[in-house]
Amino acid sequence: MLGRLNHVAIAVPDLGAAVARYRDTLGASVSAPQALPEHGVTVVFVELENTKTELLEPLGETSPIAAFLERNPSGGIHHMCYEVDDIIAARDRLKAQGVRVLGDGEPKTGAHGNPVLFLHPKDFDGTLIELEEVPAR
Ligand SMILES: CC[C@H](C(=O)O)C(=O)SCCNC(=O)CCNC(=O)[C@H](O)C(C)(C)COP(=O)(O)OP(=O)(O)OC[C@H]1O[C@@H](n2cnc3c(N)ncnc32)[C@H](O)[C@@H]1OP(=O)(O)O
Ligand SMILES: [Co+2]
Repeated sequence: MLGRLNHVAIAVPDLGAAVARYRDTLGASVSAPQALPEHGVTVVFVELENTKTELLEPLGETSPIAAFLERNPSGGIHHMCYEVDDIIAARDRLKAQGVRVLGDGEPKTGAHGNPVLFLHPKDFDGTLIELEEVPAR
């Protein structure tokens, strides 16, 4: 069911400072910040040869990463995103096995313009999982 690792996301308290570390200290290629009000985050992608790192900063009063940053004030790894070729088939298969699909269970449009869903961290070894439907390359 799983395809490539699309990204590893890191929640950060200060996106500008994190961007400077990746761009200037590590010499990485970093995208422009993208505000995603529907998701309550501002994101930046660090482009790597084989995958991406997603840097997340809270946006708005009800950001889903606010509680995470309260527990981890310096930031930390927040989720892994795996690619799937059919997100509805993946969701239905997981739900049938008792996995908790977060939100209302319907995919939203993620930062890459593709449908995404999140799976409860307690169902996957303490790791929040994002599934992203990526068209066949
Ligand atoms: C889609 C745009 C972009 C993209 O890539 O395209 C993004 O990735 S946006 C990313 C931000 N969006 C989300 O994270 C949406 C899904 N997340 C959620 O619905 C919540 O964050 C949720 C339910 C995972 C956690 O909610 P909350 O922080 O309010 O915590 P709870 O008290 O409900 O937590 C219960 C339990 O889980 C542990 N927890 C919480 N977050 C994580 C995490 N990221 N990784 C591992 N574990 C996590 C938390 O510590 C609690 O544990 P407990 O032992 O009960 O104390
Ligand atoms: Co993500």
